[in-house]
Amino acid sequence: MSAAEVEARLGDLPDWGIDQHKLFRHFVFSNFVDAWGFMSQVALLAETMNHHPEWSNVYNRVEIYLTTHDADGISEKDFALASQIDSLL
Ligand SMILES: C[C@H](O)[C@H](O)[C@H]1CNC2=NC(N)=NC(=O)C2=N1
Repeated sequence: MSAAEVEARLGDLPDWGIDQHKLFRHFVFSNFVDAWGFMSQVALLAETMNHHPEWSNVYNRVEIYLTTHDADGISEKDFALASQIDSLL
């Protein structure tokens, strides 16, 4: 996906940006239980879509990076997963 395509698609996902050439969003929850509950839902989604996040969690914070190794960059799959993740909130 070209940089111009990525920019255009980002218009549909206002809470996501690009960091380290990956689709990135940072989430803050009330506590660890809420953060972990969210991550559990994302994990099931990722398995269903066979597309998996690079992510980290510190207490109530979750950082998610999406990229497609097979495409060596951001692909439609990353946007599809990001949009499904947004719909969990
Ligand atoms: C073999 C398997 O289909 C691949 O490794 C899939 C699985 N999940 C993946 N997830 C992500 N984010 N990028 C990939 O390229 C990818 N590839």
